[in-house]
Amino acid sequence: MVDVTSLFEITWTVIAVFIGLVVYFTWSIVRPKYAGLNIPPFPAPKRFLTGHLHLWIPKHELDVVRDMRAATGDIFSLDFFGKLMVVVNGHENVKEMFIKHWSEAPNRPVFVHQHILDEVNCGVLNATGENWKAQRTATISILRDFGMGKNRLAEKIVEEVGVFVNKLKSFDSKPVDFKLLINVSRANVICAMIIGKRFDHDDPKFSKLVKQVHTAFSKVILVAFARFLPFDVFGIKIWVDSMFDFRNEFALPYIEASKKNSLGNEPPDCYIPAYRQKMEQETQKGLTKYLNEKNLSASILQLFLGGTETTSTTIYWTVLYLLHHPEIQQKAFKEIEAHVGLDRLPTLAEKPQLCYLEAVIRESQRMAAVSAMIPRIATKSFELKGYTIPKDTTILVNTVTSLQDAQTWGDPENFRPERFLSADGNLLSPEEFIPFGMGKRTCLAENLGKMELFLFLSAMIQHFRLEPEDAEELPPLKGQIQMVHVPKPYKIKFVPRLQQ
Ligand code: HEM
Repeated sequence: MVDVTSLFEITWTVIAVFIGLVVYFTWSIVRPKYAGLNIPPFPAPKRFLTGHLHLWIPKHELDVVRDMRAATGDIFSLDFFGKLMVVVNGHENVKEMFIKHWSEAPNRPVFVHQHILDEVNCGVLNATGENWKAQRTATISILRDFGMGKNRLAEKIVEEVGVFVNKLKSFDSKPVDFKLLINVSRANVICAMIIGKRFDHDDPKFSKLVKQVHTAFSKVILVAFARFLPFDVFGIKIWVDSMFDFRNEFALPYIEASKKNSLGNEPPDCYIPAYRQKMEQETQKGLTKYLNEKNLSASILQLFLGGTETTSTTIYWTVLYLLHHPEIQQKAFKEIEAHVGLDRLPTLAEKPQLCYLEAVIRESQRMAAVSAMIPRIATKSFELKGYTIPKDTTILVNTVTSLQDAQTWGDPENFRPERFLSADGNLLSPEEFIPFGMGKRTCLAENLGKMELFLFLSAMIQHFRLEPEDAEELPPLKGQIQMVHVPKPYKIKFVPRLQQ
């Protein structure tokens, strides 16, 4: 006969051992590894397991960081499930992170989607060490050959701007949200650069691709958690699939197609053959193992992502500021009218004369802080302003504090383009103005980004009065942090100036 008492005891022993193991493994994962080190202070006590998660979730992230800085100081720590994150504020500290401590924290953290795509240490944005150097050198040299910041690429952009302006005209002054439209136009500029062709705005496959990439940007953080949940609660699995689609239906086919064309001695006219040419040259010289198809495919997606969303979000912000400041819009228009006229699109040749417009763009970049928080991961322990930053710490460098601290800007909350102009009307570039980052890992396409902002915005202001949907209730200037800092979606009327 079975001894009921011992069966009962065995069952409870097994359950107790199981619970003990679960607790042990959970604790070994979430146990703070920084105990006893002189890390920067916490802004508030942390909770068991979740640490400071409760402080982060309910509010606007930039407000949370601002309040924590006020309470704790420029450099503070946060704990998320035992993992340490350090937030660095204030321009001197930002500079120290990007310049002095460059070698201790040169890389961005690895996001889960890189594992899903099998793209850890792949492509110029995510690569590390020698691989990153090879990808960055190759990409900058290719962009330079295409005339980034010069006429060759500029002509393609002006062509795209023309299509964009006609699309805006077709809305007939009705209120529209133009975010997808500007994304498609911007994506076309990147396509011209990567594959040497543009797509029609009405091409359903291309619009879907751009929409997917845009959604990817807004959901990338959620991906980390939600892909493990049953069902597709946040639409994440669709997103993950769409990233695979991008690679399988866009990047890889164009790489394959490019292989059918002999590289010859002619200078290539777009990124894929240019990269392949460099690959071959380097292989022949036995120089590097880093230029390969895996890195090329990853870089294509990253240039598409990095190149589309940052620029179009900056344009979206600038238009929003101009809605709030019609007098500034009018002044920029008058400058364009005087130097370009109204019967042709502005070109790069006029950029040096349109200083006020340039100051408007800079002021928008300053206030919008599109790349608000730049992440890094410490590859070794180091000291920052007397604090220990342990190896593997995630560091958030808060560039908003460079762009908006009152000590530098006086009245940072006011939209005042004049702050970027000297008394004799020349453009100013204060050291703290770092919308493209700072140091060795700064934006590699800064010139292209600036060129696009100028060409798109000058054409929009030249052709249209930008008017709110409801003059009594302007869209809010408060943004939200996704992969970049974005305004809430809004609608606007593009009223053609030439009809007046
Ligand atoms: C207004 C437009 C743009 C802004 C504000 C912007 C901003 C930035 C910032 C802040 C960084 C990160 C710097 C860091 O981590 O320290 C970055 C990196 C990068 N950007 Fe841009 N960017 C813009 C346009 C573009 C365009 C048009 C492209 C591509 C065609 C591009 C491609 C990249 C790439 C590939 C990196 C990674 C560089 C590396 O890791 O070495 N960006 N950008």
